[in-house]
Amino acid sequence: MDEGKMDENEWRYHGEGNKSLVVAHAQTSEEIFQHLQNIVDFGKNVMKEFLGENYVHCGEVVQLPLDFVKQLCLKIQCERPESRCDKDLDTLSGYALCLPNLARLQTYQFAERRPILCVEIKPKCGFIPSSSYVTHELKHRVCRYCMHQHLKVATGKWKQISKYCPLDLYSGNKQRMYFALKSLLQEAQNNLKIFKNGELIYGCKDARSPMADWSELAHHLKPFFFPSNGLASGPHCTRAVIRELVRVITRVLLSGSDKGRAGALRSGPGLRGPPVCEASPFSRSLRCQGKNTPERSGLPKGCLLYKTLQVQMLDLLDIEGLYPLYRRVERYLEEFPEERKTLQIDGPYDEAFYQRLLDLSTEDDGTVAFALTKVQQYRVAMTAKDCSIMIALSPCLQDASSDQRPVVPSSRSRFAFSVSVLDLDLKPYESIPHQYKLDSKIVNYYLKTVHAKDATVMSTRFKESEDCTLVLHKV
Ligand SMILES: O=P(O)(O)O[C@@H]1[C@@H](OP(=O)(O)O)[C@H](OP(=O)(O)O)[C@H](O)[C@H](OP(=O)(O)O)[C@H]1OP(=O)(O)O
Ligand SMILES: Nc1ncnc2c1ncn2[C@@H]1O[C@H](COP(=O)(O)OP(=O)(O)OP(=O)(O)O)[C@@H](O)[C@H]1O
Repeated sequence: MDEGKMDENEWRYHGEGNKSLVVAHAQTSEEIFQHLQNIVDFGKNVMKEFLGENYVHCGEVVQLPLDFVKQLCLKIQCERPESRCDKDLDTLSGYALCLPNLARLQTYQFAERRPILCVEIKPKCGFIPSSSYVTHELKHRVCRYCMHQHLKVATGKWKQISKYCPLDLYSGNKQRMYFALKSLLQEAQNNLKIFKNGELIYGCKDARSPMADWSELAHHLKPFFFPSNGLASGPHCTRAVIRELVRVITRVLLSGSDKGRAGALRSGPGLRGPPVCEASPFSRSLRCQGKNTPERSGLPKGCLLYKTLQVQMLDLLDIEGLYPLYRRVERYLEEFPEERKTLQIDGPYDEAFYQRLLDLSTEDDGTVAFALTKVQQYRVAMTAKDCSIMIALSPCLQDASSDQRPVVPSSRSRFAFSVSVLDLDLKPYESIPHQYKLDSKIVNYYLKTVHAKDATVMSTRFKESEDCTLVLHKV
């Protein structure tokens, strides 16, 4: 074992079974500080560049008294969801990341006295890979989210399949976006949360305690959307309030002129996958009605969804094309472990790191440099596929027209709003083998269950139509 880890003060009790006593090595304070500083630098030097100044809040590393951290951990322990309690909080280093509260308006510096609504969406991956390294043709037709749903339900992560498909949300087509948002409201999973004045009023705190009562949600939202009229309660009112919410969120998601350099990532038409996912109930119903597939992405270029999608598309080769390149880097590091630092695997995430991400070439010249660039791009893309968007809305006074804050109208009120991204820490290099295995597990499960079933239905239908044609010929 590493000599540097032979200090008993850096080890602590972890747990025990019948035969084993488990102790764990704590990272040194210095390592934790560096890890947190890397998160801040990655936000500043990479994500702010790609997504734009106003959407990204990097925060700062702060040092806290250990007593305060310990007391805080004790205080909040009972509120933590059971499923997350296997993770210990770091009470040893004294370092923490201090971020603004993104459930509040980020455009207004003064303490907000007005009520605030915040909608958090984790949109996930919004495109279908077109990479020629993909081995299952199905991956060119059905998106990862929709396939993954089946595995998640089978393993008990969620109770039922969601109708949400990220491609609908990222389509820029209002009808598809409404459908996506309504589907999130029906089955929020970990993709949607709604907070009122910082308190969770809708969405899952824990997989085991989903909250999904639309009439209760409408009760919370009514004063925001119908402030002065006595709209009757009941299903009609609930529908009206939900409709307003969905419209406002769609408008906010399509808004924005914030500059960012995601344009530098625009991929050629050949690299784009199909605009719809075959598993989305929206596109299925269009197909049943014999309608054409909807238009390709109409997202305005300034909006956060567009920029996030561009960053996600840094995953040019798909995990199937990327994994052999990861292995190439691994082999190199096995031979020259000291090079890990030069290759900037664990940072620093500086301007030079950012610049290398802009090289979108897919011509493999067999070098470690090429493999490394693709690996780093993949990590950044994965981060963008797992981040969340926070939309904070606060009702405007009817006469508050003079200030410059962005405002979104609903039919009976107006809201000042801000949009931010969270969870922007770069995915670790070490997670790539896991991604590779998970990808094949997701696809194989889908092929084995859903796709096989669909194929049976299709072939039955095909036989029926053949029989039908034969009968017609006879006549
Ligand atoms: O792999 P996925 O798509 O399931 O994403 C994981 C998320 O699951 P989801 O599909 O959103 O329910 C997963 O979400 P939960 O913690 O399950 O809510 C994490 O965000 C995970 O990231 P990390 O490993 O904690 O950094 C995510 O892992 P990464 O793949 O982003 O590393
Ligand atoms: N700056 C913030 N302001 C307000 N809420 C926040 C902020 N940061 C995080 N949260 C809340 O805490 C939740 C968890 O945060 P975050 O997603 O960053 O954690 P994580 O461990 O990286 O999660 P994941 O499992 O998705 O990787 C978010 O979904 C959000 O509701």
